[in-house]
Amino acid sequence: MNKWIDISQKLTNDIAVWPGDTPFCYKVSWNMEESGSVNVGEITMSTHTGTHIDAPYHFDNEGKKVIDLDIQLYIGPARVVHLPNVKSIGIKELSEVNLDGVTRLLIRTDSWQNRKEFPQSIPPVEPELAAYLSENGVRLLGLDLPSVDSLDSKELPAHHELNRFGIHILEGLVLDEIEPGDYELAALPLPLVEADGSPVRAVIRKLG
Ligand SMILES: N[C@@H](CC(=O)c1ccccc1NC=O)C(=O)O
Ligand SMILES: [Zn+2]
Ligand SMILES: [Zn+2]
Repeated sequence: MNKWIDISQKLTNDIAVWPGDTPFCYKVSWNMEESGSVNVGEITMSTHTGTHIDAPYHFDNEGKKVIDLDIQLYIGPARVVHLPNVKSIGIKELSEVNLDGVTRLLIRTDSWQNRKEFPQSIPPVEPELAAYLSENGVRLLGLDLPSVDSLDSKELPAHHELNRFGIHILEGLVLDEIEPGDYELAALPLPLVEADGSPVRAVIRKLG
């Protein structure tokens, strides 16, 4: 059996976050000496830090929240494709990629090089890709980028179009070492009832 590979960003107190967003902080809020028996930690973070999923409520007040998302989509077969040096991620960029039977598509762009800092710009997903992916049966799109839209976008066209076609969004993956091919994915969100997004521990293992 192939081993599970972690494709998540490590959650350290200096992890790069969206400019202006809540910094990540883990601390022991009640230590051994104070409690007499245990260390008890506390986490402060944005729901869009590190490797995470978006719920439609992130960009639509009427949209589904994390608890409403279908957990089936976050576990199961996934295809990893490599699109290095792309300016954007559209139908053209995926034209050579075989999507037959692909429900979960993970795209490695390698364009977020310095993980210590939040990127200045990223290749955005073109909104037209949503319909194309949907026609091919894709229900989850994961990327090694902090967003599917340009970082300065306020309209978030890719987020909205992916949602319109029922495609779930997984962001901030670490795919640097991952060869293209077929894998099994597990990247479950937390059961956050009110939330617009959730951190995930994303792991894959090679199929076959
Ligand atoms: N759309 C991005 C997050 C995002 O837009 C954002 C995250 C935290 C603080 C501000 C953000 N966007 C707009 O100012 C994402 O899905 O992770
Ligand atoms: Zn997000
Ligand atoms: Zn997003």
